[in-house]
Amino acid sequence: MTEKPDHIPLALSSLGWTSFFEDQLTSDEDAMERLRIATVHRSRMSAQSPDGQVKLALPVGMKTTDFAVGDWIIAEPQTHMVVRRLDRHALLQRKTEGARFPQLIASNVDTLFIVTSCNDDFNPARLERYLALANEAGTDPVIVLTKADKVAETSSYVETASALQRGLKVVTLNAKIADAADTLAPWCGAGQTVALVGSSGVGKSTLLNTLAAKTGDEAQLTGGIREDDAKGRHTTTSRSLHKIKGGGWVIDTPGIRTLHLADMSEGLDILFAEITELAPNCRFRDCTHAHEPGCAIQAAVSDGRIDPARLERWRKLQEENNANTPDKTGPKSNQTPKRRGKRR
Ligand SMILES: Nc1nc2c(ncn2[C@@H]2O[C@H](COP(=O)(O)OP(=O)(O)OP(=O)(O)O)[C@@H](O)[C@H]2O)c(=O)[nH]1
Ligand SMILES: [Zn+2]
Repeated sequence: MTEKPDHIPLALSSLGWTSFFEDQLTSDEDAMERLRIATVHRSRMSAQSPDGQVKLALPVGMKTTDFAVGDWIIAEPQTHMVVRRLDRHALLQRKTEGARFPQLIASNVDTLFIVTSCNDDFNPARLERYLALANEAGTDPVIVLTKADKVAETSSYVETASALQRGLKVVTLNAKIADAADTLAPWCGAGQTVALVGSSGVGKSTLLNTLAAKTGDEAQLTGGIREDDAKGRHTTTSRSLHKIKGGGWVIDTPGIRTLHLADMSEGLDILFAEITELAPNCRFRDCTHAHEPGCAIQAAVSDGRIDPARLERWRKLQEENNANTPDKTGPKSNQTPKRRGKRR
């Protein structure tokens, strides 16, 4: 039996490879290529290797829909034929209306930048949906408020956003200037992976270009350019993995119109911790927190510890999630082992 290396080469660790992945390899697989999925299309995929991008070959029976940008795989050297996908430490996924399987947004993401702007896009109820998504995936959320240069003061936005979840980090920036990369640097170091989500037009592509320091032909088209596009094409249509200048990796995602909640119970519990942690103090175990005597949550609303608007939003999201979440008994092929709390 060959000994596994006890250190990870720098080129791999700066791509995000950690002992979490290395430990999944059998000794037979030691000679295989370790690659990270960079793009996923209907019939083809590419991956990032320490030496650059490679086109992947898929064996018969393997479908691209089983892979997410950010996944780690092992492949045959030379041919780049995929052998298998390694377990993910985090998976961002969502159910779309009518679809049988969840849509995979991105995997092995350390930090989710939830992007919104200091204008009409700013909407606490929408941000809560994204927070539930991040929490459920096991990814740390950061609220990124763009277009800070367009408003006289940002403090009211920051205050509202910060109150949405305990310990939530919130930053403000102008996505168009290089300073934005400095503001986000704490989450963008070598080996770190971030993903950008948010509505269309909030500045995700702009931020991506700033983080990756892309200009000219390399740059992602942004809304400013889209406005001239007579065909009305959507700016960002696919997702891919991009190198952050002097740091880790960023995955952009198309603008999400509506994020429906399904399979996000744990994500909601974390998001609304100040409410859910009171429930065990209610007199009745099956308290609905609506009208029962001895309800700890209603008591907290009465004495001002819980915002009634927030309780209402929690109720709505819970109902939506329950309605969209089938019984827990069915098979769940894309499930990630749940790891709560800090990973490193
Ligand atoms: N002043 C200012 N303008 C910004 C900022 N961020 C983005 N913009 C502008 O807002 C418009 C939309 O930005 P995009 O980067 O295309 O938005 P997006 O989120 O990528 O949109 P989709 O690709 O449709 O999902 C562009 O005209 C940007 O130049 C900012 O922080 N300040
Ligand atoms: Zn109660």
